[in-house]
Amino acid sequence: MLELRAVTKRYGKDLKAVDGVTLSLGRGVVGLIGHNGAGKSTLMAMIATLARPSSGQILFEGADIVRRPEAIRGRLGYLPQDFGVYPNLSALEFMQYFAALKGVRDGARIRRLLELVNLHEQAQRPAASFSGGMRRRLGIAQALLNDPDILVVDEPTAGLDPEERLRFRNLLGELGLGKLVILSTHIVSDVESIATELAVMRSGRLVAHETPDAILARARGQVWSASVAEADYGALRERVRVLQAQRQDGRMLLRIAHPELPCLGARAAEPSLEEALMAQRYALQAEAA
Ligand SMILES: Nc1ncnc2c1ncn2[C@@H]1O[C@H](COP(=O)(O)OP(=O)(O)OP(=O)(O)O)[C@@H](O)[C@H]1O
Repeated sequence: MLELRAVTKRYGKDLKAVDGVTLSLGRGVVGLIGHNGAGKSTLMAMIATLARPSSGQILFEGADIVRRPEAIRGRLGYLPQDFGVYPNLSALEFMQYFAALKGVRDGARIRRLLELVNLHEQAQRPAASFSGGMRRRLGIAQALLNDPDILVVDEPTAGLDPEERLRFRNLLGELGLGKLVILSTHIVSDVESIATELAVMRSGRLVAHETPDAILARARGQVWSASVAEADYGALRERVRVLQAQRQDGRMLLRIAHPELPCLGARAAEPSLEEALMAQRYALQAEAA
């Protein structure tokens, strides 16, 4: 459905915000993962035709959207990171405004979307009085007005409380059925349960594109749990990568990434996706060193 070929975006002479990304995506929820500054927003803005690649091609169902942005615009829903609401409009008026801009005349669709994001009971309230999570949900409803085939959502869970986060995650998981949803985050657990694929970016480059299961499978046997005496912890930390450390009753409870048994008494542990990604990164670093 969407194909990126060697897509690069330069800012100035020295910075490649996105560096030669080649990626082919079908339907499902793609978690675009990377630290702040990895290039996620820039990549998404190019897919949404709001930034032009410096080089490379982006094809949507075979059409070159850099040359012909209209080939994707009508089929796209986009929720940018800095999505804002208009202070004087209620949620309903906000939706009506965007529906008019997008040429959507179906009033019942607005009601259905407000129900989908669970804002129908607050439809008359000024959107400016909404919590962060409610605003994001309104943002999703707005992005869905044209029934898009591809939905691009930039850091949707930033600043949300745990309950809002969960609700938002479930909503995006449901939307992923039948569409391509690209969802960026630096919090792996936000996409762990809903992503059908993960695309991992680092310093503008795509460093992995795999299913969560494949990443987890590779990390098995590389992640360990261990309980060590506090006095031994310092020396161990010099030798192995500690993913997590917790002090308990004079001992240290550890999660460790290491290619082999890291210390006596350590036990192979079932990695979380975040641990698996960290283990993968350390293994790549060790290979490169
Ligand atoms: N308009 C711009 N002009 C110059 N540099 C930019 C511009 N937009 C982004 N950058 C730089 O490009 C790099 C990638 O930024 P980008 O926002 O795409 O990363 P990100 O992974 O989305 O990070 P975040 O999660 O913080 O948004 C960063 O070094 C950023 O400072």
